[in-house]
Amino acid sequence: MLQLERAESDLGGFRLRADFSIEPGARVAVIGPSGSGKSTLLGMIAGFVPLSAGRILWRGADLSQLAPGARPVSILFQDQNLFPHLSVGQNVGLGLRPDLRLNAGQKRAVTQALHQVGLDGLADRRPAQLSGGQQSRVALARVALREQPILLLDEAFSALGPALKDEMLSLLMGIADRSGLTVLMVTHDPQDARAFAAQTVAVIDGQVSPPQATAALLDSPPPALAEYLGAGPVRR
Ligand SMILES: Nc1ncnc2c1ncn2[C@@H]1O[C@H](COP(=O)(O)OP(=O)(O)OP(=O)(O)O)[C@@H](O)[C@H]1O
Repeated sequence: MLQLERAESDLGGFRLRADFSIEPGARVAVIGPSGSGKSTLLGMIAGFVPLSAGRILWRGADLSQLAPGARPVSILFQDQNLFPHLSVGQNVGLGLRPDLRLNAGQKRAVTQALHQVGLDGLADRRPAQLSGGQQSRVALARVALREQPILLLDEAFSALGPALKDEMLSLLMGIADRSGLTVLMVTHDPQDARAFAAQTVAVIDGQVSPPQATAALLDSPPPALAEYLGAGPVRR
């Protein structure tokens, strides 16, 4: 279970409050207006945003004081976090060892992860020599390799066209299901939430509501969320 116990962050003028739990293996969408605190919520869980109060627990262990690298978390951002000067294989290998001193078994694991996302034979290319969709697959391969139980997605594929985005999300959710990952996915597109997350948390003005059934929440949203959703999905 991932538990946020009265967790708060204070970012000089902006305060985020979250008090909810998520079952292991659940997929939860995070929706809400721009600036409401969705990325801050993921940052709290990943450890980039310090807590000013409360605790975050995973399977009963308190993560709150752990550095980001010591948390059982992988995070994917929109820019895919690829390093342009490293090869595709090295970019994936970073998921295992930041110093890239991989042993033979780890090198095999990189090859296997690239195979899993359909990038066989491209390990020696640079990211710039790949299409946008292929670059996304490199980031997915790194997540698959890390095998951390919590996966956070911050509009990870929103720069891709709708069809490619759906393909990437399907591939990612397949990986997440096979590994039993607990997924939190920030999205501005309610269709992503409906398609990929049984539950959704709404973030409004720094207040995170507990997870609710996605269809029920989106079919009859509270007024502040209805106002945001009324504009339709924002593609950026
Ligand atoms: N390091 C920081 N210091 C001070 N304020 C910050 C910092 N980071 C974010 N904020 C503020 O916190 C609020 C929430 O930002 P956050 O990025 O979490 O929103 P969001 O819901 O993810 O927005 P978007 O949908 O536009 O990405 C915003 O008002 C933002 O300006």
